[in-house]
Amino acid sequence: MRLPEGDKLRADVPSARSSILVVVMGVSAAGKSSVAAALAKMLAIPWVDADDLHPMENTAKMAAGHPLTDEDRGPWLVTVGTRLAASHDVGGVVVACSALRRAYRDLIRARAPETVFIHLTGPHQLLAERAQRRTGHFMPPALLESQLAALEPLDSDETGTARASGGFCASTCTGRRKMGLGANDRVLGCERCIVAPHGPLMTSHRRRAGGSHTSDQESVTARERWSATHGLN
Ligand SMILES: Nc1ncnc2c1ncn2[C@@H]1O[C@H](COP(=O)(O)OP(=O)(O)OP(=O)(O)O)[C@@H](O)[C@H]1O
Ligand SMILES: O=C(O)[C@H](O)[C@@H](O)[C@H](O)[C@H](O)CO
Repeated sequence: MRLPEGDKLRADVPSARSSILVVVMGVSAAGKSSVAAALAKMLAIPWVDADDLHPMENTAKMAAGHPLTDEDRGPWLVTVGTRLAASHDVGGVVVACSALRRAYRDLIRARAPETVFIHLTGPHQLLAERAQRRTGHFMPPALLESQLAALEPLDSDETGTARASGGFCASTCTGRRKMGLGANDRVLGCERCIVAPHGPLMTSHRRRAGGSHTSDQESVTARERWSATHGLN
């Protein structure tokens, strides 16, 4: 593997300070962009889709059905780390970035050591269905397999946590309607479950007043959210 060396990059890292640097990671269609946008809104900081930071060659390669290699991803990961580091003194940023392997996250941390990683996980079938269902995205659904093969979950010494990407919505959940789903369609978390102010990213297994919505998704409470910025469990 010929990735840029973390130690060399670490020398450029500015001195430590309190800030909110988050990477929402996971395979294709895990919901990274959706959750990153929601989290950024909650934290009142910007969010960036690392897909927008890929060089054109990388995007073209994926669009043509070829998985990226370590060599393809190396410079891009440095860009991601640099983008995070640039937000270090201005309140922080949430970045949606696959960050599939430990070595990739090391590269990001080399630039932005305080980065907290939130790994969105989900059953294979759910991810495949989401990838199939979405339209207008450059990523061929078939590449999901290569993403899962490359994936290395967070090690215990990495600052971050894993969260299930969506829980089962109640049949009364209004977010389901937006997605064109009927009351009998079982869906493992709609977008609203993630983004709603009282959704599972904010409250634990909570039924909203009036019972309009509920989810079994794992949750991040407001307090957890803050602890997330100072070292997650
Ligand atoms: N909890 C969810 N329930 C149902 N659909 C979801 C959920 N989260 C995201 N989606 C849908 O799944 C698809 C993938 O979501 P999103 O684009 O956020 O994933 P991603 O991890 O950023 O994907 P990629 O990295 O491939 O761009 C989108 O069509 C999105 O609307
Ligand atoms: O590391 C990678 O292989 C890429 O970042 C991919 O994850 C895609 O860009 C993304 O998933 C878009 O669908």
